[in-house]
Amino acid sequence: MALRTTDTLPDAPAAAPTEAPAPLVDRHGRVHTDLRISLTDRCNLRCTYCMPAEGLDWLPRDQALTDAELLRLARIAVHRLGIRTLRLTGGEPLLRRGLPDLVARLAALGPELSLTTNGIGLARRATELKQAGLHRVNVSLDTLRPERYAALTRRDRLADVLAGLAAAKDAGLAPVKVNAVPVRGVNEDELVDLVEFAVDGGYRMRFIESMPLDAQGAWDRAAMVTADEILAALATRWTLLPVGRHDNAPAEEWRLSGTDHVVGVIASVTRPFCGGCDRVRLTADGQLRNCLFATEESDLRALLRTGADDDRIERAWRACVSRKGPGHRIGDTDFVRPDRPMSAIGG
Ligand SMILES: Nc1nc2c(ncn2[C@@H]2O[C@H](COP(=O)(O)OP(=O)(O)OP(=O)(O)O)[C@@H](O)[C@H]2O)c(=O)[nH]1
Ligand SMILES: C[S@@+](CC[C@H](N)C(=O)[O-])C[C@H]1O[C@@H](n2cnc3c(N)ncnc32)[C@H](O)[C@@H]1O
Ligand code: SF4
Ligand code: SF4
Repeated sequence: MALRTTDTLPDAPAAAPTEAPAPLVDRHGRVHTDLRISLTDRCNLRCTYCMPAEGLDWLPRDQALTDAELLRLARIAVHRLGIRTLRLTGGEPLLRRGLPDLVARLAALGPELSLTTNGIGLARRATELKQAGLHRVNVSLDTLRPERYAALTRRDRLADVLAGLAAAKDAGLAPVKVNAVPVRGVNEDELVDLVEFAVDGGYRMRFIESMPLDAQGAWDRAAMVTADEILAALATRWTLLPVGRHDNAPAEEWRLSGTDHVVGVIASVTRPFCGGCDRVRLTADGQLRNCLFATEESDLRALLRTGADDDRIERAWRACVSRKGPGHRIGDTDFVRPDRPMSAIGG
């Protein structure tokens, strides 16, 4: 497989260790097995609950991790820290140049590998990504109405997303999940329609409570549609049978009675799931974050670029996770928003 010219570091020379790594554990006893990697902070949409119309000051290219740097950190995570699942996100991860090569080399490390995307451009890349070793995708889609989609994302691209979803399913990237953030007065009247769309298309629908992580700082709790409201809306059409939560996943699931279809709700605000958190995050510029809402980061890029060996990076990683707090404090009087918005953290 052709490598990018920037890939000068040996990225995966070490064989997988024969002994299981020591768990990546925090001071609350939570073991971390899931790494979310932001591939870029850039995006080709401008979702109103995420960023302003004019976009953001994107990271200069030289500050982003190269593929080789990213692969080295992923190898340390999988071989030395017990990470078992990798999720590629952003910004919009499909904008990362050379993505299929990167996916192939991450997949070769052996974790479950998934991608969260807005779906633009997925139609022409789904098969290639599947062949490279990607296991599954989650696609964001907040509305099925073209005009509403154009207003909400500030881009007229609904048809591309629908084509991307279909292509992902055809490519065997299973299960294909659909993520929607309901916002009061914007798309909250479409919850049943979205589930019906997912049932018809063979996708798995999930609804997400909006979080105070938009770049504009305009999040308004009153505009957030709560899990209770989401479930009440769906209950007008289906009987919902509780399934629970898989492992430590953010989504709590319900089965639609009389069907095999499952709907998920990610209720970060009204039903926080921090007690079982198994996640750690790497930003596109190589900062390790022990929480979505962390207010401090560990600079792994600096270690990479000053010649640190794997032992040193492993120690920094473990120290960062060990300092993790019990959970977010949304709603508390002392809640502090992180400096980075969701799109620059890797949602
Ligand atoms: N509060 C909180 N929200 C999260 C966390 N991880 C993901 N989310 C939110 O959940 C939503 C969906 O995330 P996805 O990228 O689809 O990932 P996921 O739900 O973990 O994916 P699956 O592995 O398919 O269950 C996004 O809005 C995320 O920001 C987390 O650790 N904490
Ligand atoms: C930040 S995006 C990055 C990946 C890709 N651009 C996408 O939209 O799927 C990841 C997820 O975060 C969600 N998201 C963005 N801003 C959010 C917010 N303020 N609150 C809750 N979820 C948010 C999006 O809907 C999406 O499902
Ligand atoms: S939610 Fe995803 S697609 Fe929408 S602006 Fe944010 S990063 Fe882009
Ligand atoms: S808010 Fe932080 S502690 Fe809570 S689930 Fe998300 S990443 Fe984990």
